[in-house]
Amino acid sequence: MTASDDDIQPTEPSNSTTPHSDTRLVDRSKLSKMYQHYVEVKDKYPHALLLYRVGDFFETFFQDAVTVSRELELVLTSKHGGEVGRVAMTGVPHHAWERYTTQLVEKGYAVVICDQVEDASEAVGLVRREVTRILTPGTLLEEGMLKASRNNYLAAVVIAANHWGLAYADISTGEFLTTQGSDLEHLTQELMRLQPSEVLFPTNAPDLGILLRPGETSPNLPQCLPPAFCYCLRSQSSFSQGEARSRLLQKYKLRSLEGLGCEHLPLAVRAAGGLLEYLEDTQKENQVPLQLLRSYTVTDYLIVDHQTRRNLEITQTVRDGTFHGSLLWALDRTSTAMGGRALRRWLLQPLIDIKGIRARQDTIQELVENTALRQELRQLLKQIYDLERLTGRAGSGTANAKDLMALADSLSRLPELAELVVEANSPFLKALQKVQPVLEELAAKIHAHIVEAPPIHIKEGGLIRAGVNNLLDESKATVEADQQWIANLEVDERAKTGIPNLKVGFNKTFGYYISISRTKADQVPANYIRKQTLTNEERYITPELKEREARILSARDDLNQLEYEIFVALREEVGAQAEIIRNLSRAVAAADVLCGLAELAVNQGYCRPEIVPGREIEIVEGRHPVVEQSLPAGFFVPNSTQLGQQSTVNSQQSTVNSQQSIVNSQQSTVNSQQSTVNPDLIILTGPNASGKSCYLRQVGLIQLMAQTGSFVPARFAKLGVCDRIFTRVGAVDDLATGQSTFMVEMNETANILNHATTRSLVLLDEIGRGTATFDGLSIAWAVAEYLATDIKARTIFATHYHELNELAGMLTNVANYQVTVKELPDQIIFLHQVQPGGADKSYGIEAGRLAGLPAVVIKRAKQVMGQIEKHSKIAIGLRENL
Ligand SMILES: Nc1ncnc2c1ncn2[C@@H]1O[C@H](COP(=O)(O)OP(=O)(O)OP(=O)(O)O)[C@@H](O)[C@H]1O
Repeated sequence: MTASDDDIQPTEPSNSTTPHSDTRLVDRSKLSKMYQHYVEVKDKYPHALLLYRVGDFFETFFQDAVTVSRELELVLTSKHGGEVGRVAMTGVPHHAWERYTTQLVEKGYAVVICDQVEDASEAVGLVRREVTRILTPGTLLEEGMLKASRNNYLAAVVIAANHWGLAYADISTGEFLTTQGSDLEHLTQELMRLQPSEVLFPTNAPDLGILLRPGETSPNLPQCLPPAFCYCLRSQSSFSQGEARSRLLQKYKLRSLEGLGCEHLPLAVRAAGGLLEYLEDTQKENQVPLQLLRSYTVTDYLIVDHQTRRNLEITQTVRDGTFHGSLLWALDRTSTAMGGRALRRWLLQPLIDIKGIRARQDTIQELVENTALRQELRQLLKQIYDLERLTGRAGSGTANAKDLMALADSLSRLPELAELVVEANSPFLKALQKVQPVLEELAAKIHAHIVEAPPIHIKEGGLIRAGVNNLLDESKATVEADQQWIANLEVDERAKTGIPNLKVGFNKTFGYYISISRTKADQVPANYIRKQTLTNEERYITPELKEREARILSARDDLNQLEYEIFVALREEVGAQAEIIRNLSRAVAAADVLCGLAELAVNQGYCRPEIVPGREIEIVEGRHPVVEQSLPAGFFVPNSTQLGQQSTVNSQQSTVNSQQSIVNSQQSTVNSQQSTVNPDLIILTGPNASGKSCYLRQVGLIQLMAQTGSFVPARFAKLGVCDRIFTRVGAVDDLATGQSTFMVEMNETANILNHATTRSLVLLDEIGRGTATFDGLSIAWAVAEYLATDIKARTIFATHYHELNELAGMLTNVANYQVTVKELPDQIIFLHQVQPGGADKSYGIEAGRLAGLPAVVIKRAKQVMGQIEKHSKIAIGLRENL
């Protein structure tokens, strides 16, 4: 909805000088004709801002004027609206409507464009105006309004008790998917992954059509829908099973939804049908070409919850939310916008299907090994524009001639691409080997029809080449002849009249005229008709000149119309091939991603990880992909990781073992070093800033990259496929929900313990720090123990609680590792090396001393520490109680 409806209290103007600012309260019979029409249109779109074309401006009136002026910081003024008096008004120049509309849509408003659809000069009475475009955050097509590097998703959600359906589409690229599930937490996570610009939600609330802007709440929205998005409340009928199903069948001309994989997914069907209905409702003019609907299952992919995505800094950094410093930043070597978007999608939705992962790896490997192919491919890809979106604009009738030329240029590169990969063996390159002849023909046709550098406007002529249409050529020849006659007129008339400075000119008001300086006015021939007198010149017309002019102007209008029709027909031909073009675009995007990853692998020295069905995580000399790129070459210290027992040790055995095992932490360290099986849980200790967090994230990122199909920053890696990656990193107050640091930490930990499985990777950084030391330590201990024995998830647990090192003495699948430092008399050197064993010192007191805490405080702290250590043999105590 527009805030306009809610924010502005409906009050009649207190006196005649206060402009009217509410269409609901104004006496419509006293409005002048144009305003009456405005109000009629506004009634149809009460929840959108209406931009109404008046001459060279798009104007908004009444409540919309107030909202637009506030949101865009434009002057709120008023206009005479008829007998009612003045009406609130704000306007923007018509040529800048996209810029202003973008800002409004970004702020979560829907905008309706009501344009003039006839030439004002030809209009009899009121100029005819029609709604030509409805823009909502999730239905943008305009190039300037979209970010090239990311998809713009419109989502639709259906919830039935604990079950849900979710459909989403990017109408600019045609992608259209649907799914359903039975855990509402998965729905929240899917929405967080997609970051949709707009979410449709069916309700029987009275204010249907309302668009809730990010952060606006409504009792009609269930808790599982994150408040960060725009929600559009829709009627339930279009989301009903019957209506949704028949809409889908009709759209795809099918008899059953079996082929789309959703015949037996009623909630997925309802969501997809509701989404389609919304598009039909809002995109009347522009028939959006959507690809075939695809069904998927959330659990078919590696589940990375929002928290983990944030902590691992996949698309933006935690600290300042920037792209620079994120994983995507470090990995993106794509050459096309389509490839950039695909890489983002892949990183946000890694695979669990080993075959799928290996297919991507095979392609990267081929490109790593074949340098010439890789380089040439990258060069060629750089010449391919955003085919997905260009096709979308062609199909929806919003493309201009430049768009079609860009599309044709790109399509004509495809045969070269096919030629280049003709001998390739890997699946993603083979997909480029065949270009359907229809695409080559289409490119050739566009090139043959449209001039080399066409103008942006498509209704003002100058688009179509000679030789395309006989009528066009003939009319052009006539116009040119007439123009030539006018061009010659100056020379001829000068000769005839003997007036050397006689000129032929043109202006919008009078058309063509003959200009003569006033001093020569007495030499003007009798057939000249005086039209205008200026300070120094007189302007004349002649009947012949006016006749030619009329011919030129009317022929030019016809010509422009004919050119426009030829262009539109051509655009429709492109739209008709949308599906073929987009299928190939998807293949180009995938090849681009893999080519970029191959380039990265070569430049950064990545290895191909061996992906196995087991649980092992074996990384030799792994590096953090982002930190490594931020440091000078050779500065990053690689570290290895071994996790995930391969032996058949079951929990009973491990408990028995733990009872027999040696108790103190030093001995247990020795124990874990001698062990041949990999631990499930690593307790990682080390001083502040030694590199614990970095190591933790490094393992998570390597696993995630591997399941994306990428090579990884390591000398060697053998990785079992994970079902989920969990992280609990840092401690930040969640001010937005009013939760304390500790509660946030506990919520996240609870989520992990409730959802992790033996195939999950759990990365915990500091648990229990937000409360009293002993409470914190006790919780940390119990959590670690539970993960190691009950869940047996592969876990790295970074902590400053050295007491946790004792766990390794109790449980055989726990090992201690530490990040080492070198202690010099008055400084600590960070070696950043992860080695077996538990750190027995935090250097916290050391750090305090270096920071200048008074000597007595340091001394006393050491005494306290000594006392605490005496009482910290937790393992002994626990065992005695058993
Ligand atoms: N393996 C490494 N090689 C080189 N530099 C590293 C390495 N690991 C970490 N660093 C550097 O050390 C800094 C501190 O690392 P990190 O934040 O991981 O420490 P920490 O042990 O988690 O600290 P704290 O306990 O205070 O959270 C990083 O910003 C990074 O620049």
